[in-house]
Amino acid sequence: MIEIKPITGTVDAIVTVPGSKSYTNRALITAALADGESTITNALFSDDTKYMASSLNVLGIPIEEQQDVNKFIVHGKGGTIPARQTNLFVGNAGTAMRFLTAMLTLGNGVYEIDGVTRMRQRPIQDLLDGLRQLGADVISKHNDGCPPVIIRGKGLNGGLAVVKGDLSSQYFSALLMTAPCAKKDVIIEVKGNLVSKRYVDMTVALMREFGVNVENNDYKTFFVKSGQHYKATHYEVEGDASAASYFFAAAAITGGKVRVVGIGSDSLQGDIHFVDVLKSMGCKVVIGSNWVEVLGNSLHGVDVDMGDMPDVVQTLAAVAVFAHGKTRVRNVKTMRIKETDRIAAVVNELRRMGISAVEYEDGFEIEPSPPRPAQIETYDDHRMAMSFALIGLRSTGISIKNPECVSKTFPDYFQRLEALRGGL
Ligand SMILES: O=C(O)C1=C[C@@H](OP(=O)(O)O)[C@@H](O)[C@H](O)C1
Ligand SMILES: C=C(OP(=O)(O)O)C(=O)O
Repeated sequence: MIEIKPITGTVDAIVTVPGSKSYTNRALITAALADGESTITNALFSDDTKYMASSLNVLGIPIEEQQDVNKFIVHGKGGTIPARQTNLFVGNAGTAMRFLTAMLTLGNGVYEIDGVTRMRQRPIQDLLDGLRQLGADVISKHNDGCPPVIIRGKGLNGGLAVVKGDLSSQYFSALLMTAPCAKKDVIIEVKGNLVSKRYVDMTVALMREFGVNVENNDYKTFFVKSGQHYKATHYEVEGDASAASYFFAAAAITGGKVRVVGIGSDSLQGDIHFVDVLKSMGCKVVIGSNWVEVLGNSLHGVDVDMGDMPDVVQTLAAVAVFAHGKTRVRNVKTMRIKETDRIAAVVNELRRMGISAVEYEDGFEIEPSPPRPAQIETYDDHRMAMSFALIGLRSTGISIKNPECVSKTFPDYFQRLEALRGGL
């Protein structure tokens, strides 16, 4: 357990954050499918990316890890997968589970992918159904629509897959990244509305960097022409916008100033728009080509649709505690199938601090009041730990249980949060 000591005064800091988890794990996949050596710099080294890199290694695609300089060197195998029979374990890394499931349909062997208990509760059936429509042999081992999954690789035919868009964009990113290696063209049709769209934009952009084109028809259909090949390349990962949100929030909560360097105006990461939410609450925001700055101010509550940035909703919950008036978050029911049921977790932990919160199917409403001392449960969810620690910057007696869970995406989070006290 870690107790967060309140900051006296305001924060005034320039910070860097680790590389984006989403881009790092995408780049590892596309580099693995390219032919030859790719380098990925400013990569994130955390549980989620280590599970991805070590899985690829076990599959016979060598990855050198130079953690001291945040660099992966990937020896891609041009769309082939050397291993014939492998059991992989990916912890609770949703991206690793979904992206590897699709990629392994290209192999020629039997592969099983499993994860922690929570991963076994996170749905994957819609992705499996999509892959089957493209000719793959993939099943949920216990027939419950969740991992472990078994993939009997035999190459992917291609064709049309109609896939439900309401649970996770990761299914679409997984299908898209694998699609160029199919025998025929691939058309993916989205059934219903697609959630978390910005992550699919990131996938399409990343694939472009590795030499492959995707046609996006207004998020209704995606078309990937066969015969395209990923080219080995050098890819520099931009800073992680979800990780940056905690430092923007620290500026908002303390009425201070934080500039995050390494992410800027042309970022496609949806979570960078967290600063727009802070702006609508009263903060001042300035954006440069390679940095984003937030200046805190008197805050008021908001009513906001966070469907395009579900990973920063918990950060907003922490900020909302210090605003005047209620905050209502909408359209984030996918939060219920992430590391934990995040809607229930946020509401529980706010109530533990004596703050009134109402739970809705698709979000929550917070009526702020001064938090009372509490030991915060984190439910093994890195974002519960990182967000609720922010409340401790302005209230006494806030402790975070199992703070080690931040290793999923941000291993040295608490050191960097601590560094805010003296500026950086
Ligand atoms: O594609 C990605 O990198 C991600 C997509 C999002 O998941 P959903 O698409 O399941 O909402 C997000 O929550 C996750 O942290 C990373
Ligand atoms: C939801 C998350 O992760 P994933 O789905 O990739 O496990 C997250 O990092 O907040």
